[in-house]
Amino acid sequence: MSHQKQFLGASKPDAVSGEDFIRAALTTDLQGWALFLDIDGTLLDLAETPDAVVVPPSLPANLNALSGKLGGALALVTGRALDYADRLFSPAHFPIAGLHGAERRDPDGLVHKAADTTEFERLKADLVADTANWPGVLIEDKGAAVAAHYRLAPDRQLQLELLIERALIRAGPNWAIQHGKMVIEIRPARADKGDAIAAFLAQPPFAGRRAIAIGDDVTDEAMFRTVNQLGGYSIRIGPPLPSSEALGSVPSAEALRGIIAALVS
Ligand SMILES: O=P(O)(O)OC[C@H]1O[C@H](O[C@H]2O[C@H](CO)[C@@H](O)[C@H](O)[C@H]2O)[C@H](O)[C@@H](O)[C@@H]1O
Ligand SMILES: [Mg+2]
Repeated sequence: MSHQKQFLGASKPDAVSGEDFIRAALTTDLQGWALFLDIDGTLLDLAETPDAVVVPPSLPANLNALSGKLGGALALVTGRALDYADRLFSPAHFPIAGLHGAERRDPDGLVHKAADTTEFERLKADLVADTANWPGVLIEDKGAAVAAHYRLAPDRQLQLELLIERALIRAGPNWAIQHGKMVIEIRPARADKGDAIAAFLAQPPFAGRRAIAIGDDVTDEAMFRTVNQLGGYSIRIGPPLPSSEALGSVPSAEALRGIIAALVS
């Protein structure tokens, strides 16, 4: 039975299957697969603050080379603001979805942005003011989304969650709460990462391919579900997690970067 058949629709394979699957799929059937990659915790190691992330010098070129091998069917799918994420990998630029899928740049360059509002701008300013005397708490302005980070102030988690839940009521039904690693966010409710992948798969060069989605966090479960339902394969970075929809796992972002480097060397 081929690697793909062995895993597709199978119950959860063992911990190393993510690594084996990627190597099998992306060396034997490069034109049959599309690759969707989360950024923080998946391509990049987590850092103390959003701006402290380090992009290994060889990673943009390796991603670009892998995209070339895939006929361009490689996209980034991140909770970060699209423009910020795009700059991280410059001069390489990829089809990309930001704000957890709510904004997207298609392969043809068309950008779909989520609407920001004056009231949402006021809400973000109030969050900054309300947390100004909370050392370690960081409010990340992402345009039509906002993230409240407590990695440096874990004791503030509950207070931040209450503050964000109140802010969501003020923002209204077009926004939703998104939990993540040491962060709670308000993001546009219009789309999640699964919706973004479905949109990419309706367009060349992604159309007609099966999807591999790789992520590390709660937000990525939406894309794991979507690719599993479409007969693709989902991989979680970290130890196998029974509660995750991911079919396989790769132990770390560093391990994934090594797999990508080996595929293009
Ligand atoms: O969907 P992703 O690409 O994984 O983005 C998820 C969030 O990543 C960033 O926050 C996380 O990474 C930071 C840097 O390592 C870390 O300091 C923070 O604790 C993590 O939550 C980013 O700041 C968020 O906007 C993204 O939604
Ligand atoms: Mg992530």
